[in-house]
Amino acid sequence: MRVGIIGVGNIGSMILEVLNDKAEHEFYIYNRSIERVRKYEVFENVKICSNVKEVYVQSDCTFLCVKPQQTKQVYDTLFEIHEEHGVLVSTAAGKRIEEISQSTGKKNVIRIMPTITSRISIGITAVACSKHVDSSTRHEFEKLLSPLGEVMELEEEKFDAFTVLNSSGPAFVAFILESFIEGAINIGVNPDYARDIVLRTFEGSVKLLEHMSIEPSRLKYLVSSPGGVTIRGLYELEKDGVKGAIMSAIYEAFKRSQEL
Ligand SMILES: NC(=O)C1=CN([C@@H]2O[C@H](COP(=O)(O)OP(=O)(O)OC[C@H]3O[C@@H](n4cnc5c(N)ncnc54)[C@H](OP(=O)(O)O)[C@@H]3O)[C@@H](O)[C@H]2O)C=CC1
Ligand SMILES: O=C(O)[C@@H]1CCC=N1
Repeated sequence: MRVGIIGVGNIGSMILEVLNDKAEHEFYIYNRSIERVRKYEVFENVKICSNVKEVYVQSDCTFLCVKPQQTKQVYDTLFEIHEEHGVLVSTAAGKRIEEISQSTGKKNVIRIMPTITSRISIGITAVACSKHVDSSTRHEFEKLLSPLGEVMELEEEKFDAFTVLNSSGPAFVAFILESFIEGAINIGVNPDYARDIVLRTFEGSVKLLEHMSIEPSRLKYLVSSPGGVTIRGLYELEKDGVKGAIMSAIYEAFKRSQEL
């Protein structure tokens, strides 16, 4: 397939590198600053384009991977191209299919919500298609995305909540991991050792929850001895409102996605 990418930052480069794993596609890419794409000059199947139009007219499927606040300029350029070429795929948080379609003048629009963890092919990508995208195009597109991990069709109304959990989620997890590591350093543990133990503890906890098919609250009680070490730590977390803070973070991020 001829795959276009406009905006080759965190998500654009991830899509390019993961879909290019078997070098079975041709890529047409454009980024505002050339520095970000220079490293792809050596790839025979990657053509570095000099504007948005060059990407769009040559691609069967064009991924739009700029920040939501940067979309207007790209939409305006796409609007000036009167012929429709393949499908336009938006990765932007908060941007709805109807708005993308009206602003670009294109009917074949697909909205996806990716996650950075798809870099290692572990992650879910949500997909919503405009009613103009036929089922064989939809099927081909989902096949194209399969190297990213799981591909899931999702109603557009559910995208904001999904964005927070699936796509912002890795940042929230990183924040919690960082807090564990800094807590460990504070009690005298070497930072590298702390990182290893903390990552292993999170990995083991997730795998155990899955293996035993139990809720997180059950795992809490499996570990907490009455009057022991763990419950003292959990008491501090409850007293300091950590659960409420995390719930607020998720709520505020959800509202921000609705605002964009
Ligand atoms: N990061 C993530 O984990 C996730 C991001 N998303 C969505 O993906 C999209 C991209 O995010 P992310 O990759 O993090 O952002 P980045 O800032 O890393 O990448 C955006 C890229 O777009 C380029 N760019 C900006 N304007 C233009 C333009 N007019 N023409 C061509 N290129 C342009 C920028 O170039 P320059 O180098 O000049 O700045 C930059 O390289 C966003 O809409 C975001 O909502 C969705 C899910 C997860
Ligand atoms: O922070 C953001 O707005 C984007 C959407 C989800 C992850 N990154």
